[in-house]
Amino acid sequence: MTSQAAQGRSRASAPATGTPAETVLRVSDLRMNYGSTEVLKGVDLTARRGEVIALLGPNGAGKTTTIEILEGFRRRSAGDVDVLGSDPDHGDEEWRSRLGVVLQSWRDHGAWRVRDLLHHFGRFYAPHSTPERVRPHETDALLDLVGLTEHATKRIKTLSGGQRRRLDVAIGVVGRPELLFLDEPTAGFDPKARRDFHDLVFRLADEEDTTILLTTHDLDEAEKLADRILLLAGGRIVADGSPAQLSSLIAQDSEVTWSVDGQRHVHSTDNPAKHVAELYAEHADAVTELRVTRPSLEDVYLAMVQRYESGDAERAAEEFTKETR
Ligand SMILES: Nc1ncnc2c1ncn2[C@@H]1O[C@H](COP(=O)(O)OP(=O)(O)OP(=O)(O)O)[C@@H](O)[C@H]1O
Repeated sequence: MTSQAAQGRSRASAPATGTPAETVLRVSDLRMNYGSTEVLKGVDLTARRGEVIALLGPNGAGKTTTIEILEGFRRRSAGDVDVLGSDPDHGDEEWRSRLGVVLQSWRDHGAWRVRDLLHHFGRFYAPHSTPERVRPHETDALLDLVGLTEHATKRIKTLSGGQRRRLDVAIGVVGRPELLFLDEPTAGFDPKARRDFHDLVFRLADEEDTTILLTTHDLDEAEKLADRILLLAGGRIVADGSPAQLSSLIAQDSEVTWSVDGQRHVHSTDNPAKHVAELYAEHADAVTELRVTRPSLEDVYLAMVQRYESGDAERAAEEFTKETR
């Protein structure tokens, strides 16, 4: 069977009725200072129910800070934040039960056994169970979902880094969250674990309508998983759009490579379809090894970060907003 992660993301983020999905996260002019250092200088973002959003940005851009503020783990310096209808600074236990959190590092509970810990955390959610959202996940089913069944009785301190990360993810989703925050969830994952994780994200978003905000430095992962990508640089969101919209941000040609009579050729063009048609008109079946390469998300990301670093982030953000309106 081919996994959904292998095929990439194809679902629509809006419900089939065409009605825009409910906004579950709204941030306006969010600011954060650590002492005299201004890390967030006016972040605006929204997320709708069932949407998967990837928050990208260079090291130190403020991604973890942003996520911790939204989770209610860190108090902001200024700005308006609404998460599932509440201000995270005043979120109560019922509100917290609707969130799932996977932090960047979680190194407690080493003496606990995997199944016991998951069961223990799951119990917190039981009083918040509803007919629509039965809480928590059944422990063994969840262990299976994250690929930890064979490690269920091991002590946590004996797990490998990737296995611990799988457990972190399981702990984050055990309460069937409506909104899930994942801070670099796949750091340390092998390719199989990464593929399984991508399938889990698709399942949560598509079948349970979970809204997911994740940070990652893996641009292929962001492109594959996210409905929308936000790029945080210089304390602001300098780009916000679908992977395809972001690609249109930088005017970069596609590259066509092909061979004729064993001779390899490369040509850069803004109209690869026309070039390919001309090639076939001229050489017909003699054209082999044809490939068209479009600018990748990595190219877009690096170009945007470079604009920011050259002091041009605000213009880049304004241009982007104009183009995607
Ligand atoms: N508790 C703190 N006290 C002081 N400065 C902090 C604190 N936490 C983070 N910072 C600083 O704030 C900035 C943003 O950090 P943050 O961890 O939010 O960035 P990030 O985008 O998540 O980075 P990375 O990609 O490296 O994980 C960094 O310069 C960091 O040194």
